[in-house]
Parts: sequence; C-alpha cells; structure tokens
Amino acid sequence: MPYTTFEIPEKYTYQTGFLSNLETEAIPGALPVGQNSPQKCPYGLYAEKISGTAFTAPRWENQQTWVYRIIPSASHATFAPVVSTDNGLETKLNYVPDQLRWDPFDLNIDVDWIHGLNMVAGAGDPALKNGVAYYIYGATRSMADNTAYYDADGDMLIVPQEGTLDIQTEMGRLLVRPNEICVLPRGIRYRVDLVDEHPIRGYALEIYNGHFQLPELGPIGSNCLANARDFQIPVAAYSRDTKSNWLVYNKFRGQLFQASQTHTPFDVVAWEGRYYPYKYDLGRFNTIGTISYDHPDPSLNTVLTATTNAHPGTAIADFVIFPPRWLVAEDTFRPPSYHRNCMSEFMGLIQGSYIAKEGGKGGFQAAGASLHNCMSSHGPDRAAFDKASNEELAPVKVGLGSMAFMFESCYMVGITDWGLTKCAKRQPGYSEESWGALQDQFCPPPEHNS
Ligand SMILES: O=C(O)Cc1cc(O)ccc1O
Ligand SMILES: [Fe+2]
Repeated sequence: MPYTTFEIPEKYTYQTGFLSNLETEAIPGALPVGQNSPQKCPYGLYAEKISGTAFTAPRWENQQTWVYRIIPSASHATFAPVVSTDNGLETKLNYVPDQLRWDPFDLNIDVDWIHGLNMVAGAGDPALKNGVAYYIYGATRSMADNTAYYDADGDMLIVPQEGTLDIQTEMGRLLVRPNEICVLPRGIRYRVDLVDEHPIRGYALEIYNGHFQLPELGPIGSNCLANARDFQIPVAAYSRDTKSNWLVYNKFRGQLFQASQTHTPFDVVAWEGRYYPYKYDLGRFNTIGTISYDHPDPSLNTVLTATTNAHPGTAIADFVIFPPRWLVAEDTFRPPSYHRNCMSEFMGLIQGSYIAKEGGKGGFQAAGASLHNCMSSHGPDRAAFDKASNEELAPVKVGLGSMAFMFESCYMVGITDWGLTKCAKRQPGYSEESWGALQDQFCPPPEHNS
C-alpha cells in the first residue's frame, strides 16, 4: 500500500466511514433495540442524547448521537471560571495586513493539553456560532488523572506535528499520530494523554459554525481526495468509576471553566448516531493534479471543508494538504504563482519542506507557520521562483517525506498578542527576505524599450 503512513496495526480498533450512522456497544445488548429511549434502558444505563445540529436541520447535515451511560453528564457541581492570566485563550485580536511567518514553536512546554493550547489567530464569535480560531499546542504532560475537557465553542480539528495523542473520548479511544488528524466535535468530553511521555506539538483549527464535511467532488466523480472509508471512529469503551472525584474543564466562549463531579465522564457503554470524533491518515489522501499544464487551485487538495450555507463554495474553513505527489505539468511554472486571495491562508508544515518556500533556518520550517491574510500578496520566494522558472520539466515526485497544510478561511483573521509578540517566534524579515529581492526582468520587444 504505497499511500498510507502507518503499516503497523495500532492498539485501538475503529469503525469506519464519514458521517455514517454507526452503532457500537462494549457489552452486547447495551444498545436498546429499535428505539432510543425505552422506559428502562438495558443494564440500568441512562439514555442521553447529544445534538450536534438543530433538531430540524436538514437530514443530510443532521447530526446527533444517543449515548447509554452509567451516570448522566448532567450530574456535576457548578462551573467556576478558571482564573488565569495565561491560559492561551485570548479573545483580543489584532488585524495586520502584512505577510506573517513564525519559526518552529517550542516543543518542551511544561503543561498539559488544556493549558498548552495557544490561540494564534482567529475571527468571529463563538456566541454567534460564527468564526474560526487557529491554535498552536505544545505539552509535555498528560492531563492530570481524573480530568476531562470539552469545548462548547466549536469543533476542533487537530494536526499533530510531533508526538502521539492518546485521546480518550466519551465515544471511545483514538490514537492520533503525526501525519494523522482528528476532529473532536463541540461538546464531546475527552482527555489527552501523551505516549511514553513524549512531548506533543501541533496545530488546531476550531470552527465555531457547523461541522466539517467532505468536499464535493464535482466532475472528479465519486472517489478520490479523502475517501469516506478511510475515516476512523472509535468503538464504545467505558470505565466504571462512581467513587472518585473528577474535574471537567470546559471552554465556553473562549473562557475556561471547571466543574467537579463524582463519576467518570467516560462511562458510555454503547452509542448510536453520527455525531462523534474521528481520525484520518493524511497518507491515504488520493491527490489529484494536472496531467497536462498549469497549476490547479489548492482547493483540489481539500481534505475537509466547513461551508457557509449562505454562499455555496465559500468555506469558513478548508483543511487543505500538500502531500507527496507527482508533478508532470508541461511548459508550466509548477509552484503556485504570485497571488492575492480574498480568503486568508494559514499554513503549517508537519514535516519536510514546501514547494513555494525555501526551507532551512529562518524559512518555512516544520513546526513553524505562516499567515497570508485576506488580499495580502504572496507567492514563491526568490529562490523558489528562480528554481521553478529554470528547472527541467521532467516528471518529478515532489514533497517526498513532506506534509504541508493550509487552513483557508473566508474570514479576515486577527492575530492574538501571543501570535504577534508573546510567542517570540515571529520572523521580522519574512516579507523582505522572500520577495524583496525579486528583480525587474521585464524584457519587452525593442520597439517598446524606452
Ligand atoms: O500560498 C500558498 O502557497 C498556498 C497555495 C498553494 C497553491 O498550490 C495554490 C494557491 C495557494 O494559495
Ligand atoms: Fe496562497
């Protein structure tokens, strides 16, 4: 299998599909047959429904899951705000039209998942369910025993760059490694453990509106890009603990809260529905590209999209990747050309290098990032331009061992203070170094030479 990242079976088992209505039970018979809410649920479980869309949302986008659990999640003490000056969840945004780039973010930050999430940029307001947020995360610790977390603000798409996330969710367990991604829908309780204490670092995209979908394939047909069968969903796995104290953290309009309870949130014995966390191996992506000439738009590399219903084709966020692929275009400048985009483009690099930018120190490096905001000009840097203008156009496989990605959004995104200054990773000379050295190479016919 040439296009998969992982050949060794991992320790967890999964169901597969994208937005399929799934059923899973850790004990045979735990799921009620033929109904959701019997007078008494099997084995004395409680039925609880989690709605991911309005009850009356159209069928194609309607998402809900019924969970059958030992204690309802409603059984908890009052939420209290977690007062911290530095929890990484800033809401103040600075709007900057410059091209921005960041050096690799730190790997060894002595915090856990909850405290290791730093918002770097974003737009909109979770209260109005409209907007996005981009995060850089880094942690060296598993979440404390008996703690769980959920995000009421949006769905979180996590892109690990370093270290494996062992994620326990209400719906079961997910192991997410670099070159895989996962999506944790709003409201689902989870906790993140490190594997062998290896630090974790990566990126996350939060969408305040709706949920991710697979992009339409149009004339491509019914396969390619990310295929539905390659998405992996946990199977029910529960623990029974009604004796110890648990702390549930909640991000609610960008503010961290916590509430205690006397039972584990991970007590779901069976569930049924289509509102659940999932993961995907980016190595499975079936990349499409030109086999004749010119550079197609990067929308062709969309793994997942969250659309605005108001404007078909306009995404509040697309998750786009640039995997290893063949370039065969004839008489073509193969990297993206110079461009300005009404969408904003936030890019990260999981490993390797990216076709339009020099790697190396001070360049676009793995674990670093860049942001080209709405209508901010960008494109290949001088070195990439010179190379691509003069290279022999033989078929060539590019991006070997690489995986760059982009969060593309219709919003103009603002940068947090953390992103602008506090993280201390911003490259001050990015714009000048990339495009300042481009020469006037205009060579008109002699009659126009003045
Ligand atoms: O700016 C970038 O590097 C991202 C990008 C890639 C591509 O192939 C076409 C357009 C585009 O914005
Ligand atoms: Fe771009």
